[in-house]
Amino acid sequence: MIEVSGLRKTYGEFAAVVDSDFSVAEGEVFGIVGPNGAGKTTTLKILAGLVEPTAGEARVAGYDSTEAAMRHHLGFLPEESPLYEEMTATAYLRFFADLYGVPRPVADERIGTALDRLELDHRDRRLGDVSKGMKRKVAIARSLVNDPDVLIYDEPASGLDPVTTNSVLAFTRELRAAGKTVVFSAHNLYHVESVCDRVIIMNEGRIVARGTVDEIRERHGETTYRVYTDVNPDPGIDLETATTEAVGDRFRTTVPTMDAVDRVREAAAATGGTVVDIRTREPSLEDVFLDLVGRPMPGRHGAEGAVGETPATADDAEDERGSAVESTSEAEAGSEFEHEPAHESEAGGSRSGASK
Ligand SMILES: Nc1ncnc2c1ncn2[C@@H]1O[C@H](COP(=O)(O)OP(=O)(O)OP(=O)(O)O)[C@@H](O)[C@H]1O
Repeated sequence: MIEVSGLRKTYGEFAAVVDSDFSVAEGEVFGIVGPNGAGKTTTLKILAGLVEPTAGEARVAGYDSTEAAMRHHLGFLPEESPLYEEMTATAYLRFFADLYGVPRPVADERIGTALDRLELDHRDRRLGDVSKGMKRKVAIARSLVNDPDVLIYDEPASGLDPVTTNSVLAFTRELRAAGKTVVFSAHNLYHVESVCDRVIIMNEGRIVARGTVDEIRERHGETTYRVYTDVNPDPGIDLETATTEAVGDRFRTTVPTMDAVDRVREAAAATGGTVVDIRTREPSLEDVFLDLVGRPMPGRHGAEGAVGETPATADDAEDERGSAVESTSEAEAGSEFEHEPAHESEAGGSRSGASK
């Protein structure tokens, strides 16, 4: 449904998008993530026919993105979407449906369906008086009045409260179920992980990783090992890039290799202690992002992070992801420590007094 090849956009000497290639299949939800200035919006605007590429091409629904006819197949949600404040949601959406020449009865049905699915109340209130979340929902409904095949959404859930964010993400899944092709950009990795079939990570105009979230994690991330000891391992022994934290009455040292696990064992022994548990931890998309981009996802501690079951902080996320994986690998590690099985609650316990 979307084919992008050799895409480049420069502003003077500055390259906002460099040699971008990707394709999006019909009915797929495709995510573009990256830090500020990565080139996400520029890419989306090229797809939407609002910015002309300097080189390369983007084909959308069989058209070159610069062809006017392409827009009949496209719904675009810009990052900022000012609405006509004096209009009600219904009047506003009818107005756009009229612009597309959609017959009124068809438009009303489409608008009603979209607003029902988006759970939008106060449809007859002036848009200037409704909440930010409701405005965003109206803007999303606007992208659907022409019943497009392809939806291009720039940060659809950015800055929304958790309930509204969940509603927007659930709606995106419904669009996929209805056979729509959706490309959206996000700062928040949870949005991407929970909805997207495939993802690209952009940095400084270039695609630095691509694939499903699992593929990206496998290709670019590294498994780490968490070694629990009953003493703080002797810092005199080389533990590579290990970090040690106090967890309840134990110490958890995170290391990158099995060799390093052995050194933690030696380090614990040198301090008169022993290893009581070892668990593996798969990398999160957040870890991969940090490695590839060199900085954490912006706003990861913000309100967006507290969506639904999403952990409130990155550290909580780490523990939750870690424990999910850890529990599967426990049996493996447990054979060595059968006499002292790990308890999730102990391992995931209080961080008070944590030291590095
Ligand atoms: N019209 C323009 N003229 C000059 N530079 C531009 C223009 N539009 C975008 N840029 C630059 O191109 C780079 C990519 O911008 P873009 O908006 O695509 O990034 P982004 O990944 O969407 O960032 P954000 O997450 O902050 O929205 C930025 O450095 C931006 O300043």
